[in-house]
Amino acid sequence: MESKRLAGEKAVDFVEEGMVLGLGTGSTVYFTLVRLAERVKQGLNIKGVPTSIETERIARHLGIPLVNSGEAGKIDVAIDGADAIDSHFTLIKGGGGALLREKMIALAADRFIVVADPGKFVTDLTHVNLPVEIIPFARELTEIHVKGLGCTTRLRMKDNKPFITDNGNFILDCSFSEIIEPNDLQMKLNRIPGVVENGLFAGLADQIITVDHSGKAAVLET
Ligand SMILES: O=C[C@H](O)[C@H](O)[C@H](O)COP(=O)(O)O
Repeated sequence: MESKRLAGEKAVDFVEEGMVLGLGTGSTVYFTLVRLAERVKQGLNIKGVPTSIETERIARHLGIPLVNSGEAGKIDVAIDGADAIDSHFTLIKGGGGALLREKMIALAADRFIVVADPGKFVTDLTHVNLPVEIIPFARELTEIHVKGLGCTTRLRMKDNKPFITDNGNFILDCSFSEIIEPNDLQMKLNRIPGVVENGLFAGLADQIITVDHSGKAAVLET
């Protein structure tokens, strides 16, 4: 938890007066939101675009001014967490189910900063399941096509019912035995009718903020 706090808080050093920020989702970004709210109380003028209903709720509670993407016009910096990061700084996201809005905001932002504790760094992306958001209609058909790309799939459940995303969709957690070309895999996944988006974020991260061996926040430029 201490690593998440250090990484999450450090991201706020890169926030400047007047910026529009993409506000990611999860337990690491939570610390970004808390620090950001302190700076807002001290007079910093920023606006946030939340990537999930949960982040919207927390940000409102903390008093961070929010806008939607239309009102924002542009997003200067998006700050978000990750479930896995490989040596090419390709990410897997969506452990909390927020991958679709997160990817839209990361792509729209001029700069994408990832905050992650050291446990998120993996030698191989297959160590983590890849979340894929699919529409509920005929989900068995979608699942057959997704499996055809070389994975096993599990429909994400919550309280004995399918987990429903903020967009009213399901999540398939996919276990691949190899992910050699993430960009190729994302394209193939997103071409399947019924797939809305996948949790692979390749070539998107500009900076990764983590914690080094001495326990201090470290900023990696990608
Ligand atoms: O859907 C959730 C997001 O992709 C999160 O950013 C990701 O799961 C990392 O979350 P945490 O910071 O809680 O490990």
